[in-house]
Amino acid sequence: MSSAMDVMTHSSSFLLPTEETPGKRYALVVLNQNLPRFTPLLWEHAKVRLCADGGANRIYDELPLFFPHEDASSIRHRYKPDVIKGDMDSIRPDVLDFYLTLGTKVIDESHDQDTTDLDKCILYIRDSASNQETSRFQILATGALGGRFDHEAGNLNVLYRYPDTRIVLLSDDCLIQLLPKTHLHEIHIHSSLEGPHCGLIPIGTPSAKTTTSGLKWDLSNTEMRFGGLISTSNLVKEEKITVESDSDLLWTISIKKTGLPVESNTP
Ligand SMILES: Nc1ncnc2c1ncn2[C@@H]1O[C@H](COP(=O)(O)OP(=O)(O)OP(=O)(O)O)[C@@H](O)[C@H]1O
Ligand SMILES: Cc1ncc(C[n+]2csc(CCO)c2C)c(N)n1
Repeated sequence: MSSAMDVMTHSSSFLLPTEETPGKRYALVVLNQNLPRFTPLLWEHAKVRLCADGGANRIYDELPLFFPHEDASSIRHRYKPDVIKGDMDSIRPDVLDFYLTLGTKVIDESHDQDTTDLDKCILYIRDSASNQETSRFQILATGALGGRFDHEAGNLNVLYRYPDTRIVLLSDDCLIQLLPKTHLHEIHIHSSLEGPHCGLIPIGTPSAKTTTSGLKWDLSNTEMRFGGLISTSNLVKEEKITVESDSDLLWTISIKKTGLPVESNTP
């Protein structure tokens, strides 16, 4: 690998019950899809919590279901979003009233029909952080995958619109993030939580040369493009994966059904 480029490290430690690196905080954006089972854990460790429009309905309706032995109303009071932002065509009036009464900041951008609600939330987070914070700060978006393909494509597009912001798209099954071509990438695998299935996908532009280590099917100055080879159904072989490419790539890895903490869901 060349020596001029900086190394960017990646880790899914946010899925661990106690964060290994307490200094690294993140913002959570809840989208309008079924909440992944680890949502309460992410919520508890997040520095700021946003709902993208109809994402607020999910918090209101589905979070109490994670705590069947507790009173739904007390769960709704405990899990109060800091901000609800979007074009407000999906949030229910009763849900909006509930969170307005609790003091949630509501930002109605119904005049903007050219950007998605996730875009609007990313801009809020970027605008409220300093430049230095933005490059270090992670944004986790739940419910970003599985569901309507136009929404999924819009969510992937957000990764490309803000390549200098570390955004992770999450579902119950997998996560996706962008590996910008400006860096060498070191991905630290928590094998109790994630893998072994993974992929490297040149969705924005073809890659003439990608080189990896730590995968079952490593690439060695290999070309990847849609219509030719892309790396799907690959397998993680080592605890550390390295990636270097002349194109921005999507990295995706499966999230394990077992091994994720459920302790935080019990009172
Ligand atoms: N089925 C889905 N798959 C993936 N992401 C979704 C899905 N539904 C919603 N989202 C995400 O959640 C955000 C908020 O959803 P919401 O339903 O409020 O959007 P919307 O703008 O009202 O959608 P539309 O008017 O196109 O139905 C979206 O911007 C998108 O990022
Ligand atoms: C070319 C083009 N295609 C679709 C839309 C519609 N659109 C895109 S984002 C958005 C907001 C969703 O909350 C809406 C309605 C547009 N404006 N321009």
